[in-house]
Amino acid sequence: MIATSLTRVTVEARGVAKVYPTSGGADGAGVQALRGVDLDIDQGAFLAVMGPSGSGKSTLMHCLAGLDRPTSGTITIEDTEITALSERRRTDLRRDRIGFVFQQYHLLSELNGSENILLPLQIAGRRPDPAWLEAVVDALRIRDQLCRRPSELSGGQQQRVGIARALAARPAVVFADEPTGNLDAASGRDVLEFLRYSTREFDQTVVMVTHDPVAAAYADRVVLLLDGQISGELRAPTPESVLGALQELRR
Ligand SMILES: Nc1ncnc2c1ncn2[C@@H]1O[C@H](COP(=O)(O)OP(=O)(O)OP(=O)(O)O)[C@@H](O)[C@H]1O
Repeated sequence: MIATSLTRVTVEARGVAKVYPTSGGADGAGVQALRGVDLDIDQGAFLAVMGPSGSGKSTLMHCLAGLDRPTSGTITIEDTEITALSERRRTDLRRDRIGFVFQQYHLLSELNGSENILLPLQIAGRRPDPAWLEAVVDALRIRDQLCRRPSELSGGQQQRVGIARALAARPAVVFADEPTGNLDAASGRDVLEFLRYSTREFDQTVVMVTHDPVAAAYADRVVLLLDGQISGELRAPTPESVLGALQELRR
């Protein structure tokens, strides 16, 4: 039998560059935050993006997620070239096909857990899939938190509600920006274990920006950015191999 690969690329970046205009802009140079990034992210992959401060991690994530537009290059999510979309269509695509997890959770304080989780679907005018939501709530162990407001939840519980919100619409990709940055080690481990579980069990694609080598080692693959370019990557990373690669970058 001929072996066939079933791997699908969910996110494809080609030659992505981003220049921020500098204030005054007299020299016309601007800040080159990204300089020709090529990246393929497979469906169901858990990818961590790392690099020194100012290397372009947030800029890359914002461009990949359609929050910002690169100065040149193309980005495709599933079958849609998002760099070719109008602002309005890009906003629709973000709402329908991208999930976000934030360091500060960004839950609405006047809504309970369940209302927070369902809000993006409501805004999009979409019906929730009850079986899917049950599976997510069970996997995240947040059933008892669904009726509580964020102020009644621990940081780890709030972040797990935030992750359920990100997954509720079964997005093509979840982008997580320092998802464990505000959590103690045990809650952080829970969150990372769930993100990894979601890639294995739900075939969810997850892209995480982090400064923490221990967090990055939960991913299948770590991409290292330096001065707006991909300068290396690790497969099957460990905290030690990530730390070593980061130290190598700083030489
Ligand atoms: N809105 C902006 N206007 C001008 N320059 C910017 C803007 N946002 C980022 N930059 C610059 O682009 C470069 C990349 O910034 P970016 O925030 O993507 O890096 P980062 O790797 O996420 O950094 P950190 O780890 O500190 O969050 C930096 O030189 C930064 O100063």
